Amino acid sequence: MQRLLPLPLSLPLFNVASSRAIEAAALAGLPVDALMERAGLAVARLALALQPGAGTIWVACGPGNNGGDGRIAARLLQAQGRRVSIGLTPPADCCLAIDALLGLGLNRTPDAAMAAAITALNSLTVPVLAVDLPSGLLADSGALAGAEAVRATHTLCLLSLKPGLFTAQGRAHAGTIWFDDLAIAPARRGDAGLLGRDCLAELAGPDHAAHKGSQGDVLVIGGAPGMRGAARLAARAALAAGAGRVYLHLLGEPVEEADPARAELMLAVRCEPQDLAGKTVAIGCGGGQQGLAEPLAAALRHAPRLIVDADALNAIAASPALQQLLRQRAPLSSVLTPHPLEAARLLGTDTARVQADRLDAAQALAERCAATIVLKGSGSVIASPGRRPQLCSSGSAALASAGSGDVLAGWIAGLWAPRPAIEPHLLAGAASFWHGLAGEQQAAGPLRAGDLIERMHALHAPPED
Ligand SMILES: NC(=O)C1=CN([C@@H]2O[C@H](COP(=O)(O)OP(=O)(O)OC[C@H]3O[C@@H](n4cnc5c(N)ncnc54)[C@H](O)[C@@H]3O)[C@@H](O)[C@H]2O)[C@@H](O)CC1
Ligand SMILES: [K+]
Repeated sequence: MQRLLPLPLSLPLFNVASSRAIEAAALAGLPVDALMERAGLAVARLALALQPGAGTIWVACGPGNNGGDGRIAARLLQAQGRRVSIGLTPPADCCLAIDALLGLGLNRTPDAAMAAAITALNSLTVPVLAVDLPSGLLADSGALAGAEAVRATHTLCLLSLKPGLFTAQGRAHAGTIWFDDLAIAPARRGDAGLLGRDCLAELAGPDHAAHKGSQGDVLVIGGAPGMRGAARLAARAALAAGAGRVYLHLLGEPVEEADPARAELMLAVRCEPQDLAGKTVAIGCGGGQQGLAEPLAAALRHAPRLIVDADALNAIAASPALQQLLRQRAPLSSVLTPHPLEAARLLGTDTARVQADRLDAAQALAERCAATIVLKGSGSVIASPGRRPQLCSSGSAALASAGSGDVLAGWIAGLWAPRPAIEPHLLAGAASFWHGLAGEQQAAGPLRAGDLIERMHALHAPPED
C-alpha cells in the first residue's frame, strides 16, 4: 500500500471494463475470494493506522463487493479488538467511518437508502475512509452519479487506479489517495495515464553552448486594451520557461513598450506572415472580441508551432473557416488550452456535458481539431489524436486564480521554442505538471499569477527525487 501523491513515476489508469478484466484474469489463478480478502486486509490496516484509538468504527456496507470488502475489514478489525458497527447509520461513539457502500459497480443515481447513508457519512466530523472510490463518484469520469457523493478524508483505491479519482469531482471527494495493487500486476495497457514527476524528464535543459538564438523565439499575440496583463503574463511565463527571445504583439491601440515591468520582453509591432515564420506563437490571452480574427488566421496559416488560448478558442468556435484552418495545420503543430466552457463551445455542447466525461470530451476535441488539447480544471486532461490521454496528478485549488491559464499558455510556448521537435503531447503534459507542481506550493489561498511564474521559474532545477 502506498500514499499515491505526489507521484514520482507516471502510472496507468484503468476504466471499469479494464478493472474488471484485470480482476477476472487475477482470479483465474487464485482461490475464490482471495482478492477480496486482500482488499479487506488492506482496508483494515489503513483504518487502524488512521484511527488507532478508542471508539467504534462504523463500516457502511453496500450490496455488492465494495460492501464485501467492508465486511471483511470489519471482521479483521474486530479480531484486533476494535468495536465495529456495520449498517447504514453511524454509532453514537463513531471514531472512524469506512465507506464501503458503492465502488466500481455504481451505475445509477444512488437510491434513497444509499443517498441517506452518503449524507450521514458527509455529516460526520471524524475521518472517513472510502473503499476503492468515494461512494457516488463514477470510476471512469470522476462525475457524480447523483446529487451527492461521499467526501472522504482518505480513499484506498484497490487493484487498479481508476481515472475518476483524479479528474472532475474526484480529487475534491477522495481526500488523501492511497493505492494497494493487491499484489496483482496488470497484464494490459492503461486506458489513460496519470502523469508523475518523471514526465519532466522530457525537458532536457540547454547545453553549455546555448545562446538566445538557439533557444527559440516566442511571439505572444493578444492583450487587447484593458486586458494587456493577460498577454504580458503569458509572455513573462514564456521568458521564464526558457525561450531565447519573447515578443509581444498587443492588439488595439498602439503601445510604446511591450511590458514596462519586464525589460526583457520586446514589442512586435506587426504580425505579418514573415513575422510569424520560425516562431512559437501563443495567441488569445486577453484577446478581446475585436481585432483577433486577422492575426489568428495568419497564425493558423503560418506559425510553425501554435498555442491557442482563451479568446482565440472562442473565435475558432464561432468560425467554420478558422476551424478549417486549424484542421489543415501540419500534424503535431498545435496545442489548444481550453477550460471546460471553451471546450464546450468548440464541441458545440455545454459545460455540464464536458465535465460529465472530461477524458472523452478532450479526446473528441483532439480528434476534431487535429491538435493536442489541455482541458484545464481539477485533473487537467492532455489528449492528442491517436494517443492515450493523460491526467495531470499535480495542481491545487490555489491555481484557480485570474491569469493562471495565461501563464500555462505562455509556459508551453516557452518550453516549446527551444525544443521544436518535442511531441506536443509530451510537452503539454510536462508543462501542465510543472504548472501544477508550482501551484501545490501555496499553503492556503489563491496563488497570484505573477507569483506563479516565479515559483515555476524556481523549479527549473528539479530537486533530486
Ligand atoms: N474488480 C476489482 O477490481 C475488485 C473489486 N473489489 C471491490 O469490489 C467493488 C466492485 O464490486 P461490485 O461490482 O459488486 O460493485 P459495487 O460493490 O460497487 O456495487 C454493486 C451493487 O450496487 C448496486 N448499485 C449500483 N449503483 C447503485 C446505486 N446508485 N444505488 C444503489 N445501489 C446501487 C448494484 O445493483 C449492485 O448490487 C470494487 O469497487 C472493490 O471495492 C475488490 O474486492 C477487489 C478487486
Ligand atoms: K466506496
